[in-house]
Amino acid sequence: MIRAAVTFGGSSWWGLCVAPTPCVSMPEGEFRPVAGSLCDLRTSSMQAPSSRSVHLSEWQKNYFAITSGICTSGQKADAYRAQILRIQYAWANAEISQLGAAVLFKKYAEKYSAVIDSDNVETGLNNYAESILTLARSQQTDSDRWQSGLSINNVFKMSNVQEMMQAGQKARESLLAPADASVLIHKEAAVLDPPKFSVCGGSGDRGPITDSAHNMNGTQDIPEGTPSTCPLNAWPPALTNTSKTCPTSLTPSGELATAKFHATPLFGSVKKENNSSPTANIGLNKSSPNQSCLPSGCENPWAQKAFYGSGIIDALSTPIVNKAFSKTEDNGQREESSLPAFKTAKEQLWIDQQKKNPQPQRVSGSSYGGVKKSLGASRSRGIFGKFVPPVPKQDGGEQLGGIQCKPSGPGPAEPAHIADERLKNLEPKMIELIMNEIMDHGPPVNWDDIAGIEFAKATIKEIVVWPMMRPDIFTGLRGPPKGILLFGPPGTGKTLIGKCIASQSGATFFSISASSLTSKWVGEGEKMVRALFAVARCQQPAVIFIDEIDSLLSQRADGEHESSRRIKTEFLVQLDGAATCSEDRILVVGATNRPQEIDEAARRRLVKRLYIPLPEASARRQMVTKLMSRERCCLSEEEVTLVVRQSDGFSGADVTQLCREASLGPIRSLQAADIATVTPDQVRPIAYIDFENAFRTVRPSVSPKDLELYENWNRTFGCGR
Ligand SMILES: Nc1ncnc2c1ncn2[C@@H]1O[C@H](COP(=O)(O)OP(=O)(O)OP(=O)(O)O)[C@@H](O)[C@H]1O
Ligand SMILES: [Mg+2]
Repeated sequence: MIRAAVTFGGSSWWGLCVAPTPCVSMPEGEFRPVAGSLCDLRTSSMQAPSSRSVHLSEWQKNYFAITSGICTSGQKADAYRAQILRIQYAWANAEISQLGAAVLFKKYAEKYSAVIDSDNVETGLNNYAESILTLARSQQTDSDRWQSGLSINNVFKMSNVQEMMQAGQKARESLLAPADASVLIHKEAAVLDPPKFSVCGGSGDRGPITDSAHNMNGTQDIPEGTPSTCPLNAWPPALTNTSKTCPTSLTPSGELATAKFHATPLFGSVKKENNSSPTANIGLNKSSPNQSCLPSGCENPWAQKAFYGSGIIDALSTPIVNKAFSKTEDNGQREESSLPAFKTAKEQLWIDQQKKNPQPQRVSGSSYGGVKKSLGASRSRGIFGKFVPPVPKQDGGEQLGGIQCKPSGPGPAEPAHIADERLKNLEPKMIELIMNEIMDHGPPVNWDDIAGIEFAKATIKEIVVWPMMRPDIFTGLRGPPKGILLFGPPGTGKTLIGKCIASQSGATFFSISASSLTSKWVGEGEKMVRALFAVARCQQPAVIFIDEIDSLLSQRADGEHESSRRIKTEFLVQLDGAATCSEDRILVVGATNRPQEIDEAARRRLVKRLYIPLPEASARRQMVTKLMSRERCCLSEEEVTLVVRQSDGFSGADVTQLCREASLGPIRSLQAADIATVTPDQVRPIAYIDFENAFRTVRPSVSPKDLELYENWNRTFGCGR
């Protein structure tokens, strides 16, 4: 155990002799050291003046601080460092011999480094990079010989450098020639990226360098004014030097390999090098080649502090770098292994973890080990998993739990929590159904795809599409109606118009069959209606298209089922809400071929009631021409006119069916045996005879009696002319 604290000259320093070094207790609080101890060195190398007393109390204090459990690693390191300084001081004042100083220095340097290099969380400091830096800064203030931790050794830890070193090594091995890795590096870099700056050296087995920027000594010339960075053993560099050659390592043959380091300062001016110079760009940041990987100001503690504080050190000292570096060391290819390999606590932790659980390396865009937070990107979409917006997302729309919430009204997007509020009382299952099944995902439909019905199309454009496009113009009395009813015979294009509204208005389109509301969700129909309108409010502008709306809004009767009545009531309530709230841009479009069955209350709310009649001759011609244009057809104009005339009373769906039937004529004229072998070119074109045959099987689906009914209802309730 140590037993001595000795005062040399005017200043006192204390020494710790660790067991088993014995010390002899002296009278009056003094300790007499015995051979092998600090005291022994003291007494053997120099005669301690009797006047110099041992300050027992100080020693006790320090000794207790170090040996007691309450002393932190940092305090221990401080104590050891103070000890080292005292040894230096004593030797400088010739109070102890050089030999004694060397022995003591070695002993306390080992203790000191044992503390700061230890990976043990409790006994070491290496887990606390910040503490190390603090110590390093303290050291700097105590000694001018303080050196930045960011030396050439660290430069070689950088991933870019390592990659290129390894590339050079591989190429060197494959060529079986003693090529210089740095030369290969230069070549690679010259191909990959226009070189701006160079950091080279450290190679102990340099081959001949023919580049003009390299001299015959294997060193790279550095433009004047370029600051240099040297390894520890070359410290202190002459800071005023414009070019410095720093010894880095010994070659296998024992020659001293030298390299000049050209580092552009991260802090301060950035010096550009002539691009013609064959130098390698192995800077820290490839995207910013004007910046070097080495801060030339690393000799400056403040710059170093800024450098470490900037987080760049994390990027520099990735575990991948260290791994590659140690591999190189293992191969004995690089002499840098003789230099102390600094590892940050993160690196050490990563290495330890890799040892325990080897995992494939993942290079993160930021510092390794950090968990990249994504705002719900990795989260399961849950009930909203299948949702795909049917219309292009509008600017300002917000994603809300899988529901795309559009801004309501011309103002900015509504906050997400408001939309949340709207949906919070709804059953997720219903929202999912609405998003997946009711929201229309069909192909877009143009106005030109709808033949005829010019008045209905013009009216719809006026009251639906334009107000959706320009809500700022269609305000007040010009405000669009909230409900439209398309009525007419079956197959006249009512659903087609609904799809066209969806495509052309840019609104979210919800298409639901009223019969499915009443039959599919028995007992839950009104909840479904509520959910439908709530989701639509989140998706404004929205069009709710309700086909067969008569089955939903049929007139109330005594024998009516309770659930049907509730659905109807809920729908009327929602429709009223949409109608009264001028901010909401929700349009309900109902379609029916039984308008007479619609409840009068609902009829009133569907203010614009448009008759979609059977197609006129011109519309039928348009349909036939368009459908036949996609097929091989040899119909003359006269024959088309005949077809149009014969198809009077046909609905649009009937005309389509007629054309389908006629198109099968050429196939039917083939022999059954030929079907398997005939090529498409050998099938004859569609002729008028095929239409004649088709007329025998395709009949109009709308009877004149039904037509009269529609005409009457249109005259009574319709909005057409
Ligand atoms: N005006 C039209 N222009 C072009 N094609 C039409 C037209 N009307 C009907 N069709 C054709 O008929 C098919 C059926 O039309 P749609 O479903 O729109 O009729 P509908 O009026 O909704 O019938 P229902 O009242 O029975 O629901 C369409 O897919 C289309 O091929
Ligand atoms: Mg329809």
